Amino acid sequence: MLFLERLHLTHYKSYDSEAFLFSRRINAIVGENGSGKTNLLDAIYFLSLTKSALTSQDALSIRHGADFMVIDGTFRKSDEAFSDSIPASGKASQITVSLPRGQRKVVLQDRKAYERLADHIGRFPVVLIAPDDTDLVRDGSEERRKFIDGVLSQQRPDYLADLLQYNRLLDQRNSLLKQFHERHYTDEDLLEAYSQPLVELSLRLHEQRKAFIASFLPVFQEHYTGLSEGREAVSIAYDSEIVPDDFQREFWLNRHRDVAAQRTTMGIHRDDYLFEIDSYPLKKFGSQGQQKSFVIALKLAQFDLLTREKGFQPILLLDDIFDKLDDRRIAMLLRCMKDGTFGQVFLTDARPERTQALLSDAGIDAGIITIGQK
Ligand SMILES: Nc1ncnc2c1ncn2[C@@H]1O[C@H](COP(=O)(O)OP(=O)(O)OP(=O)(O)O)[C@@H](O)[C@H]1O
Repeated sequence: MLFLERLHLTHYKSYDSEAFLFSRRINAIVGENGSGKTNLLDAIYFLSLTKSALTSQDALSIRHGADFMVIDGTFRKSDEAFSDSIPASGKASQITVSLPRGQRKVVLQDRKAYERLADHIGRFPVVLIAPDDTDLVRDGSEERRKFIDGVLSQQRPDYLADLLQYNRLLDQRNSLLKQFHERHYTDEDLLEAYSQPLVELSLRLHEQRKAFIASFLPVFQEHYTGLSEGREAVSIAYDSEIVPDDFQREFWLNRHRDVAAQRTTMGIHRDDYLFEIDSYPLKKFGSQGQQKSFVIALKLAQFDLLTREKGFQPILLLDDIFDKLDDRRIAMLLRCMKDGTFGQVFLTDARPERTQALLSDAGIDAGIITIGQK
């Protein structure tokens, strides 16, 4: 099992200096609107994935007027199954993320800095379910790529390493194309030297994405059916212009177009994942409720696959579920908390009485953390 035992926030978003001790099972974070409940979930997400779930700009997480922020927490991992009664044993790891304003963030494990932040990803996995967040469905392909890349990266360090290398090479090749365009001259040998590794990585990442969707799809569909009572058929199609046998040739033939466009116009950075409902695009034809169910099913499938891959459950962050979901879906999530399908859970709610009532009716003991009361 994996759980976050304690957390200390310094100058993190709305927090000045605050310490928390958590239950290894269910933690209910309650407090008024704007009191910092989501910020606390995001701090846990940050500690696990070295970035915020809400913004790609790290500096936005530093408290207004402060020069730095620190998130410091202790995860504990052991071979035991989840239980409230067993003593806390197993290996403790203290993770510290510090970010001075205007500088690079540093992540320490037991006070020793990681050489590469990527080495941290996947060691203390989390899954975040924010039912209102249907950007994944409504936004462009980048959001969907980010989601699938995030799932794969927590599962497989080799995938993340390839992806980071791909993004670096892509940036370098794009700068080169820009130079060629500006100078009206193309050094084909140099371009080839940048293109070859990019082609190889494209093919490798393409293969991994294809295999991943094949294994993810049935798990996702099962969750969607459970959430929707199975009235409609949903699917995810991996949409990539890469045809493995032809890709190397096509990529090379495409170089003149790349120089004209001043960027690489073919490759896995253009992939998309098509979300479909009864074979129609979910974005256009799915109701708000169907879109919400789709996103929750994606996250529950992510939770299942991570549990299988790691051999223990990721930490689950549930933002505002009682307010945003209907009774049936809430009951389903409470069942999973009660029967141990979920491990450690952090949930937020602005109404403490509702949280208490729902949890105690479901027979769930929870640690209640009240934010904004001194
Ligand atoms: N960098 C920052 N410095 C100071 N305050 C910040 C910073 N970033 C966000 N905040 C504050 O955090 C508060 C929002 O907190 P959060 O979203 O966690 O609230 P919440 O309790 O989840 O609210 P709700 O119930 O409405 O979802 C806002 O008041 C916002 O101004």
